[in-house]
Amino acid sequence: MINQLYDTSLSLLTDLYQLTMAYGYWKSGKAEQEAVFNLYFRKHPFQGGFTVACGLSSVMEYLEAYALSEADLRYLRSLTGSDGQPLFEEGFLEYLRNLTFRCDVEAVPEGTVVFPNEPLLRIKGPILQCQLLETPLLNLINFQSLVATKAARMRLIAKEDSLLEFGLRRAQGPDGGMTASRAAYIGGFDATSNVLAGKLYGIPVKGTHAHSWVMSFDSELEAFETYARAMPNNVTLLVDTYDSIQGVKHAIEVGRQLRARGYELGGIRLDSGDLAYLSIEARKLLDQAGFQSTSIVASNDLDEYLMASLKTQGARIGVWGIGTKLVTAFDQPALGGVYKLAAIKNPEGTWEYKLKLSEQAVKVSTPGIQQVRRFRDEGGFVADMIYDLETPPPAEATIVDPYDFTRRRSFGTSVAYEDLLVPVFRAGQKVYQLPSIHEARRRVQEQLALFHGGVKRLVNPHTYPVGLEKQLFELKTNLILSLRAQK
Ligand SMILES: Nc1ncnc2c1ncn2[C@@H]1O[C@H](COP(=O)(O)OP(=O)(O)OP(=O)(O)O)[C@@H](O)[C@H]1O
Ligand SMILES: O=P(O)(O)OC[C@H]1O[C@H](OP(=O)(O)OP(=O)(O)O)[C@H](O)[C@@H]1O
Ligand SMILES: O=C(O)c1cccnc1
Ligand SMILES: [Mg+2]
Repeated sequence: MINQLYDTSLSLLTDLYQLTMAYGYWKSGKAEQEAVFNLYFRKHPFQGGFTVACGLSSVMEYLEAYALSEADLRYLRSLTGSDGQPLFEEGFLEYLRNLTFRCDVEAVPEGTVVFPNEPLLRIKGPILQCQLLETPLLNLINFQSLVATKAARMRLIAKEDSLLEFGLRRAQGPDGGMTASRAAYIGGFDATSNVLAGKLYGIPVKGTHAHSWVMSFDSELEAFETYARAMPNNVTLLVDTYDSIQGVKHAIEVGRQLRARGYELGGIRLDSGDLAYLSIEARKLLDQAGFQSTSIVASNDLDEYLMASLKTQGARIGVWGIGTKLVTAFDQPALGGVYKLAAIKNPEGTWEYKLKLSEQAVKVSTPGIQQVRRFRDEGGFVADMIYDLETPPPAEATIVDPYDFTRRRSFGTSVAYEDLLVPVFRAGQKVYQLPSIHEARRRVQEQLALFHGGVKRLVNPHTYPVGLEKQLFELKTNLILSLRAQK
C-alpha cells in the first residue's frame, strides 16, 4: 500500500540503530543466528477495553518488496562516524546487497480483536533481519491498529447508522490520510471522502458539498437548485451556511423539484449549531413534507463521545461525517506497540528464552515462541491464553493472570477455541492469501459481536481475561528470578 505512494525503495524506512546493531551482528558473526521477536502492545488505546489489529496488508507488501537498492547502499556508504571514517565497511554493504528476506512470519488476521501482551505478529529468522524490521513493522501496525480501533468504537455507538470518513484534510500528511482511510474502513466505516483511497483500496467514496458552493451564489436556494440540476442522482445539501432551519426548507423545495423530475433528495447535512435540536427539527420538517427517506448527515468535530451524547439527546442523525478526531486518533495519537526479542537459538540448536526486566511488572516482556488461543462458549469469547509452542498446553489447559498468580482458570477438552496467529511467510515466501479489505472489515464486526458488552464500553470497560498458559507463566517467573539473582 505505502509502496504505491512512494517511488523509492522503502527498505531504509528504519531507525539508524537497527543498522548499527545489524552491523554489530555481522561483525561479530551473529548475523545468521536464529531469533524470535514478538510485536505486541501493553495497554489499549483511548482507555478502551479492546483493540483492532490492522496493517498486515502493508506489512506483507513491505516484506515482499524488501531489498536494498543501489541508491540505498550508496547512501549507507556515505555515512560516517565521529572520526570522519565510514560507519559501515564494504563487506557489510555487500552483505546487505545480497540480503533477501528469509524469515518466518505469523500474524493475527487484519480485523482481529486483540488484547495487551498478545503477539499481533511473530517473526523468526536470522537476528540481523528480524532486527532491521523492528521499526517498519511497528510503524505499519501501530497507526493502522490505532485508527481501526477508533473507528470500531464509533461503529459501536453508530449501530446501524452510516459512517463517513472525512479526515483527509486534517490527516498527518498524505500517507497518514491514506492509511487512516483504509484503517477506518476496516474498523467499520462505510465510505470515505478520500478519492485516492477509493481508487487504490476499493473503499466506497461518498460526499456532499461545502459552504463555498452555497456562498458562491446569490442565494442558498439558487445554489441548491444548481447543484441538484448538475447531478440529480447524488444530492445531499449542506443547509447550515446561513440558517439551518431555513436551509432545510430550501432543501425541501429542491426535493420537490427533484421528485417532479423522477429523482429523490438524498440527504441534508448539518455542520454547526445544536446537532440534536436541529436534527430533530429537520426530521420533522422533512417527514411532514413527505421526505421520510431523506437522510440527515451531521458533521462538526464529532467523536464517539459526542455521538453517544447526541444519541441520548434523541438526535435524528442517520449519517455521521467524521474527520479530525478519527484520522488523527485525537485523544491518543499513538498506540504503544513494541517489538521484543523472545528467544534465540544457541549453537547447540536449542532455544534460549529471553526476557527484558523492568521495575514495572507490565513492562517485563514474555519469552517464548508464542501463540494465542481464544476460548469460547455458547455465549461468546471467554478468555485468551498466551502459550509457548515449545511447551504446548496439556489437554486441560490452565491460564494464570500474569499480574496476580492466584487468579487462574482451567479449560477442559470440550471447550472450543481458535488459535489466532496464522502463518504468513515461510522462509521469506508468502504462504497466506490476504483476505480482502471487505473481509477484514466483516471480521471486526464478527469478532466484536462475540465479546461481552462490558469489554466494549467506552468508559471504564471490563478487562477481558488474558492469561499465560501455566508452563509459560512458570518459565517466565523462573527466568525473572534467575536474571534478578545474576544482577
Ligand atoms: N447537542 C449537542 N450536544 C453536545 N455537543 C454538541 C451538540 N451539538 C453540537 N455539538 C458539538 O459541539 C461543538 C460545537 O462547536 P462550536 O462551538 O465550534 O460551534 P459551531 O456550531 O461549530 O459554530 P459555528 O457556527 O461557528 O460553526 C461541536 O464539536 C459539535 O459537534
Ligand atoms: O469536523 P471534522 O470531524 O474534522 O469533519 C470534517 C469537517 O471538514 C469540513 O469542514 P471544515 O472543518 O474544513 O470547516 P468548518 O469547520 O468551517 O466547517 C466539514 O464540513 C466537516 O465539518
Ligand atoms: O463530503 C463532505 O461533506 C465532506 C468531505 C470532506 C470533509 N468534510 C465534508
Ligand atoms: Mg471544522
